[in-house]
Amino acid sequence: MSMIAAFYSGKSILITGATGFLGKVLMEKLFRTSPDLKVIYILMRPKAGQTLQQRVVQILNSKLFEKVKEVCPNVNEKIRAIYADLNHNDLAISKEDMQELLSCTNVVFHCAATVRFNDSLRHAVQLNVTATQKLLLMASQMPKLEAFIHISTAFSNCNLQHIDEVIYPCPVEPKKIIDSMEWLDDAIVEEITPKLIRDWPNTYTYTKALGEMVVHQESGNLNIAIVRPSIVGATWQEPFPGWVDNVNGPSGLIIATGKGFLRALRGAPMAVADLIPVDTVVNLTLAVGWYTAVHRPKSTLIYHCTSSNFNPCHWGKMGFQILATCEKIPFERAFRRPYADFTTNTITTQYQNAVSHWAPAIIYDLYLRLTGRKPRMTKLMNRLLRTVSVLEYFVNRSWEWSTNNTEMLMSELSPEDQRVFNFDVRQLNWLEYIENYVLGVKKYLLKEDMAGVPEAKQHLRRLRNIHYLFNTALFLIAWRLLIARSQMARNVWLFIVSLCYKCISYFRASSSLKA
Ligand SMILES: CCCCCCCCCCCCCCCC(=O)SCCNC(=O)CCNC(=O)[C@H](O)C(C)(C)COP(=O)(O)OP(=O)(O)OC[C@H]1O[C@@H](n2cnc3c(N)ncnc32)[C@H](O)[C@@H]1OP(=O)(O)O
Ligand SMILES: NC(=O)C1=CN([C@@H]2O[C@H](COP(=O)(O)OP(=O)(O)OC[C@H]3O[C@@H](n4cnc5c(N)ncnc54)[C@H](OP(=O)(O)O)[C@@H]3O)[C@@H](O)[C@H]2O)C=CC1
Repeated sequence: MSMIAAFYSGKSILITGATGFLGKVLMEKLFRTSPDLKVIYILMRPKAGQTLQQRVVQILNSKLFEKVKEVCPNVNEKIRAIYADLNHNDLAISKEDMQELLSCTNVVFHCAATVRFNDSLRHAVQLNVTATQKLLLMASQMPKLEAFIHISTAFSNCNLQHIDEVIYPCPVEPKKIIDSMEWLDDAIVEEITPKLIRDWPNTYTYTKALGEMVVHQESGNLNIAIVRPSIVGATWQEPFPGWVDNVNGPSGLIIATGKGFLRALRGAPMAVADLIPVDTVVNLTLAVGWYTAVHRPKSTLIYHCTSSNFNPCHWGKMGFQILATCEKIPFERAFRRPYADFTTNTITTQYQNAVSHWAPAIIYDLYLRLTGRKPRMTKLMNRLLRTVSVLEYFVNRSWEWSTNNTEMLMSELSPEDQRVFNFDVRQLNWLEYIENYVLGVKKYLLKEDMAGVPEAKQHLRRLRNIHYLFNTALFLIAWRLLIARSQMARNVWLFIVSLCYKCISYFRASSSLKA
């Protein structure tokens, strides 16, 4: 019997960010392994014209929840969607809902955040810092609370190269930042942002660091732990391999590579790609929830959920396998044949951008205009290159994360829990994982049917022929122009032609002698 699964049985669990990538997988695993848990409260807001209930139904009807519905047929009765908006100072939770949450909650998983790198500092502080502070305040009023698990990121201290499982102080106190956001206007906040975030690459990682400080300062008597995942990728094993549902992190770049838009990326192929499957993050998070509640460690423990310490993979290897899979099982209607390379210097990058990204986009838009259609490729390319520029920071550096707490936790689990809540990535086969990831992107993000693979392959063959034809035509035109203008080129051309003629005559003569 799994001790962790037994722990969550009969419990009332509060999850923020349950509609997000990580939150959904967390909820799925909880229902699948502890179907007799009491209730999962999810703090959520209506979105894209959908009510809370419609959003819940959509999640439950997705492929991700197919197994859950078999194990826990009354799953919809066990989800209680509570209206909340973490952008509001009081979180916009009604009095009645608040009362219920305060009196019933046993465990809190705080996953909600803005993960956009370029969000305004004001918005990022509101969500990643102030909302965390408010939730901690709520948690301190929950008499039945056994554990509060805060999801941070392994990159919250990415301004350091070696990162330990400790909270590093921020140059400016989070409380001061929160206060200043109350009275500074947007223009000033924007102006001081680079000065505040210093050597953090973006507002996301900076505010996640501030969020950790808040947890540290406001933990009081709460049983708190922090989980720091690195780059969260598609599922490795559970509930099935390759599930992914948003374009964040590598997923969007996998699409761009497979569709032939992205041809080069400024990155170090030997830098460590610290990817971690989302189901591994969830297993560790649930184990941390159990350990924190049952063993009640004296201080706030931080757990690095990273792969490089146990089973490192490099961006070069990852890029190679992405391409190999896109060749074997291509995406439909690719713009060009998938080919992408890592470049390490600025001049090569600019050359690649001009020749491999902008030129084809401009030519294609010209073709669309000439055929009476709306041009769209340069706009798309612009957006892609902007995305690439914000992700580049993470593909050009390697970090070392110590994993003592994570290893300690692994050793504390029973053999059954090590199996059911496996977070040991030493068993992960990267090539297999990346192949499943790319297939998952194809199936669950692009919604492409595997029946379309032969047609997609045929399309790639057509693109290859167009490519050869285009290059040959380009070469002939360039050569023709050169011959017309340069005596030396004409001489070289005559020399090549006469050489070819001599070779042909020689082979003819030797074959007639043999006969
Ligand atoms: C060999 C080659 C492979 C190698 C492969 C290397 C991968 C190397 C990854 C490193 C990754 C580190 C990750 C740290 C790990 C965390 O801790 S953070 C968690 C991950 N967070 C993210 O990835 C957020 C990244 N996204 C952003 O910050 C913002 O969306 C951007 C990219 C700055 C754009 O912001 P914006 O200009 O305000 O526009 P936004 O409305 O957000 O998006 C515009 C469009 O771009 C699309 N888009 C957004 N993100 C992406 C994306 N990642 N890709 C494509 N399209 C995207 C949106 O879907 C949207 O499309 P439409 O819906 O309009 O059609
Ligand atoms: N993805 C990654 O690579 C990594 C993620 N992490 C961390 O993991 C956690 C989850 O990330 P992930 O699932 O990928 O992110 P997503 O962007 O997929 O999900 C974010 C969640 O936060 C919710 N949320 C955002 N704003 C509000 C708001 N104002 N009120 C209520 N809810 C809100 C979203 O709700 P809605 O659906 O309504 O928008 C969504 O459920 C985050 O804390 C992130 O920092 C850490 C390392 C890497």
